[in-house]
This record gives sequence, structure tokens and C-alpha cells, in this order.
Amino acid sequence: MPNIDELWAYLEEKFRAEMTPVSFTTWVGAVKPLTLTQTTITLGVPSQLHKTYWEQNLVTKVVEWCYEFGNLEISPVIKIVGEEAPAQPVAKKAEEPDPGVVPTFKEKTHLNSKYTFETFVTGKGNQMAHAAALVVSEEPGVLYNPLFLYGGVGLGKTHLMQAIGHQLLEYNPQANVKYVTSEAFANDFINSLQTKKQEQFRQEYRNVDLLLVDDIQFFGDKEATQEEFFHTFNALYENKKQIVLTSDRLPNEIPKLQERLVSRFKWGLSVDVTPPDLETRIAILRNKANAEHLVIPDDTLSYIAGQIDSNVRELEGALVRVQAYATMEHADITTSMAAEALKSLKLSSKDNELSISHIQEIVAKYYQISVSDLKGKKRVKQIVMPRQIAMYLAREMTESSLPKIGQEFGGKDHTTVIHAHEKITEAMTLDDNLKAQVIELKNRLHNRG
Ligand SMILES: Nc1ncnc2c1ncn2[C@@H]1O[C@H](COP(=O)(O)OP(=O)(O)OP(=O)(O)O)[C@@H](O)[C@H]1O
Repeated sequence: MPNIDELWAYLEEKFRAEMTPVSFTTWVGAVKPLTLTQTTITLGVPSQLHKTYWEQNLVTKVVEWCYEFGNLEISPVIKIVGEEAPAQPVAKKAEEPDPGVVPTFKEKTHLNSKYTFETFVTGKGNQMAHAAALVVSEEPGVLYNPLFLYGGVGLGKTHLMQAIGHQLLEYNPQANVKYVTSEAFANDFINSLQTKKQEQFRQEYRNVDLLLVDDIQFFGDKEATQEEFFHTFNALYENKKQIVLTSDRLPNEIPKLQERLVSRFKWGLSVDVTPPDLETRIAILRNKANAEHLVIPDDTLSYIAGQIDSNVRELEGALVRVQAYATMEHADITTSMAAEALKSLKLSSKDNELSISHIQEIVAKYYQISVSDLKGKKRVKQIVMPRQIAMYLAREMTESSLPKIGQEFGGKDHTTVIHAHEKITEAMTLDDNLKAQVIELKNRLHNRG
């Protein structure tokens, strides 16, 4: 009887020879070999999606190769294990020319050449979305149609969505891939009406193999565009063409999105992307530093990753800032220099201290209610919850006293503010959706404040 590590090393090599580096890292790299008996090998995987993929695509190979290895007649058992695989950049492409600071776009498809699976760092928070995206690029229109990626600002949804496009084109260079933001879709549609070129518009959107529509939440208030998109969706779906959508929230949380679209968006798979943990943030920074040929000590990368915890775009911005600072000072990047460079960032944001009225504006806009309702006394659920969230954010993100917050919310008592804060704090531990909404709101407030 061989030992499990020996057998697993053999299987890994077999898989490596057959798979693309990205597939290998995603499916095989995420596995923990658990136990080996006379008749079974048990492999631990991080999610249901991995389990399904293994069972449908890879277990037969394990059976075959176990036999090849030593006449072993073994059935694989795939088990979901709690802990997710550690953050790891997906296989780095060797010696690729640096595409430069300005992103290049593939003609026609409008894909940013930097947004590939190779440059995407996986970790807790995006592992499931990454795996789903990979499945879709390998088998478009089959398993998860549409794929709906949702989550807060700057967490890599556009990156992943475009990576699907790149990967599909790599497998099939003839494929017709179209990437648009929901606003571009709406503009194209309106232009086609004005110039009487509806037929051309339909040709353009319905003759694709893969349609990627980014930030679908902006469809909310566009009635005619939704109507057109409904027909585009149906035409593609019926022809088994893949559709991938992103949004900052789940379909049923997008205000004024027609029910029939909501239900169609749920036909496939919806996966959320949540903010990366520290380990993943460090890996993202390291990847980026390598790509830019920057020499940055590990403790400095950890320091920067510790400063910015919710938004990858900001994380990248912080690195650029440190880099600029080092260039100005003609010195190597160190932790104390990074602290200096980022301190000025914090100071300038402090000058801009958030106001309660700004929080009210952002929260009201997010939940599509009026600021006066937010400050008023109405007790309906659609208003009470946003009101409590706004109070919670006012307490968390400003220096204002409790009575002052109460006063700004239409003269409420300070105990109401305490109650709202407690309520939301607790609800966030029970409801991941609500938690994601609060994180998203904080993000928006940070970005603008
Ligand atoms: N896991 C990751 N690995 C590497 N880069 C990442 C990762 N996540 C995000 N990024 C980078 O962060 C930046 C922002 O990501 P992206 O634009 O895809 O976010 P988003 O979720 O679509 O945000 P928005 O809602 O604002 O459109 C991009 O430069 C992207 O390459």
C-alpha cells in the first residue's frame, strides 16, 4: 500500500501535464489529500462548486491513474473541508511583456488585457467566484447561465468577468465575446432607436458567444432598456450562449428591476465576492509589485495591506502612492517610508471629515428612499432598516456625539441611536447580506469622503 503523499504527488503530476496552469491551480491546487485506504482516497476541497467539478470531471481520471500507479482499485471520495485554500496568485506567466501602465484593450471585445485569470489572486472571499468563472470559461452556456457576480466596489468583479472573456478566446480565438457596462448597453440601445438601427443593434448583441454586462444595478431605472435586455437575454439563453453579469447587490435587491429579469438572473448561479483577508491582500500587493518590478520588503507589503482593508482598487492605489513617494525621495521603499506616504493620505481624508448629512444622502440613495423619510418617523420596514443603518454609520464613522446624531435624524432621542447601533451590529452577525450592504456603504463613504 503506497502512502497518500506519494500517490497524490503522482496524481498531481498527471493533472499538471493535462491542465492549463490556471485550471490546475484552481482545481488541483485547492485539494487537500485526506486519507487513503484499500478502496478509497478521500480528497478535501474548499467548496460545493469544487466538489461538483471534481465529481463531474476529475474523479474518473483519479480512478484510472491509481490503477496505472500500482494496480490500485480505488474510488475517490470528495469531501468539503471548512478551511479555504490559502491566498495564492494563480500561476504567473513567464517572461510576458509588461503591458504598461495604460491598459490595452483588445479590439472589438473591449477587454482590458490585464484582467486575466493569471493576474487574479485567489483567497478567502473570491475563491468560489473565481472557480465559477473558470467553469464558465471552460464550458460556456452549459452549467451556470447566467453567472451573476455580486459584491462591493473594487473587489475584482470586472476583473473576473473579463478573465472569462480572455480565457474563452484562448480556447477558441474565433469566439465572439462582447463586454459592455450596463450604461453602454443602454446608450447603444437608445442610439439605435434614434438612428433607426435597431436591427444592427440586435445583430450585434444577439450574435455573440459570450456577453459580459458589468454593473447591471444601473438598469434599475431604465424601463425600455430592461425590456430590450430581456429579449437579448432570452435570445442568447435559448441558443445556449453564455451570459455573465455583475452587480453591487443581488438581483432581487436592485430597485425597480423587473421581476421577470430578477427571476431569469437567478436561473444560473449567483456568487458573491467579499473583501479579501489580510493574507490575500498581501498576495495581491506582492503580485502587483512583481508585475511593476518593484523591490518591496515583505514587512512593508504587510504594513500597506494592514492599512487598507476593504477595497482592492484602493489597495493598489496605496502601492502606487508609496511608489511615487519613493521615486520623489530617490530612496528604496521601506516600511517607515510607506507609513510616511500613507500618513498624508490619511491626513487629507481627515480634513474631509464625513458629515452626517453626507451619510444620510448616500444611504438614502443606496436604498432609493428620500433623505426626509430617513430622518422622519415612518415605521415601515423599507425605511426603518436604512434609517438604523445610517445611524449606525454615523456613530461608527464620525466623531459626533449620540445626542448630535439623534438631532440630525429629525430630533430623535440618543437612546434611539444606541438602539439602532446595537440592532445593526447584531443583525450583521446573523445576516451576511446585510453585512455586505453595510460594508459597501462604508466603502462608498470612504471613496467620496
Ligand atoms: N483578487 C484580485 N487579484 C488581483 N487584482 C485584483 C483582485 N481583486 C481586484 N483586483 C484589482 O482591483 C481593481 C478593481 O477591481 P475591479 O474593477 O474588477 O472591481 P469591481 O468589483 O468590478 O468594482 P466596481 O464595482 O467598482 O466595478 C482592478 O485593478 C483589479 O485588477
